[in-house]
Amino acid sequence: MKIALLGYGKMGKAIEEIAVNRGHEIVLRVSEDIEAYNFDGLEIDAAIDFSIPKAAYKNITTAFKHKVPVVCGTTGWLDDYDKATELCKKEDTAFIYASNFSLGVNVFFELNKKLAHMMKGLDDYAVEIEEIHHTEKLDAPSGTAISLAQQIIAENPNKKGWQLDHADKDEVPVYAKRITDVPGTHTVSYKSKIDTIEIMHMANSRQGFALGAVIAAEWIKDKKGIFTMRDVLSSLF
Ligand SMILES: NC(=O)C1=CN([C@@H]2O[C@H](COP(=O)(O)OP(=O)(O)OC[C@H]3O[C@@H](n4cnc5c(N)ncnc54)[C@H](OP(=O)(O)O)[C@@H]3O)[C@@H](O)[C@H]2O)C=CC1
Ligand SMILES: O=C(O)C1=N[C@H](C(=O)O)C[C@H](O)C1
Repeated sequence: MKIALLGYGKMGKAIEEIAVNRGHEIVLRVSEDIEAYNFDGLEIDAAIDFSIPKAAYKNITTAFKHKVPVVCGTTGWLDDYDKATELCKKEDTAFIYASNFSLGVNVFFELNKKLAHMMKGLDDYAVEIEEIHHTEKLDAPSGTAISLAQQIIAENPNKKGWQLDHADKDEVPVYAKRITDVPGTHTVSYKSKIDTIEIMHMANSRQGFALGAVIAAEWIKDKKGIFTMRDVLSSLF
């Protein structure tokens, strides 16, 4: 497969290593305004965007205009998600956004939904989410923590939203910590006076995110439409 990397930082480089090991070719590396790059004659099978929040929308939609399917892992740009999916449909190409591409976190998402369903009537337990990431991270809370909060809200009619670092009774509090070199740790806790129930996912490196993104690119290559990681991993869940 011929892959374009939109964003060539920590994740772009981790993806390149895995993609090349799986026999793919990187034909474009974008690390500044995408208008500076020429797509002519590249025959890109899929673009993978791990850039920065303020560049993601332009990167993704530029790829769509060249009829290139996009896998996007960049977080912190989702106010423009609906506009991006509309353009994807208009250009008749394909798109997957996931706040987290690792297989482990996608299993963790399924556990979180099940646990939220079991806990929704147990009012003595207060739910909270904690995420820990490296100090270079631009957004807070993490996209993964937002996905976890949205899953809990969807299961529990008493929760109307989430808030960063504090919350009213009808909201899920999300605490964001920044510690040097942490690739990404997410914990969902239910605390009562009697006990605490916790589920946690800790990434030991960026390899899981990168492998999931390459697998998503291989999966989306010849498809059209808007997809999620659940579609890619449908044989598992
Ligand atoms: N969904 C998932 O599974 C995961 C998502 N992420 C997300 O991916 C994103 C990238 O993470 P990470 O690689 O760690 O971050 P980095 O900061 O290491 O990489 C981002 C890169 O994008 C470059 N950049 C700046 N402007 C543009 C532009 N206009 N177009 C393309 N690239 C540009 C930056 O260059 P410069 O430094 O020169 O500004 C930098 O090299 C973040 O949003 C992060 O939250 C991360 C891991 C997993
Ligand atoms: O910025 C990161 O590094 C990560 N970002 C993603 C997020 O915001 O959830 C996924 C992962 O935790 C690493």
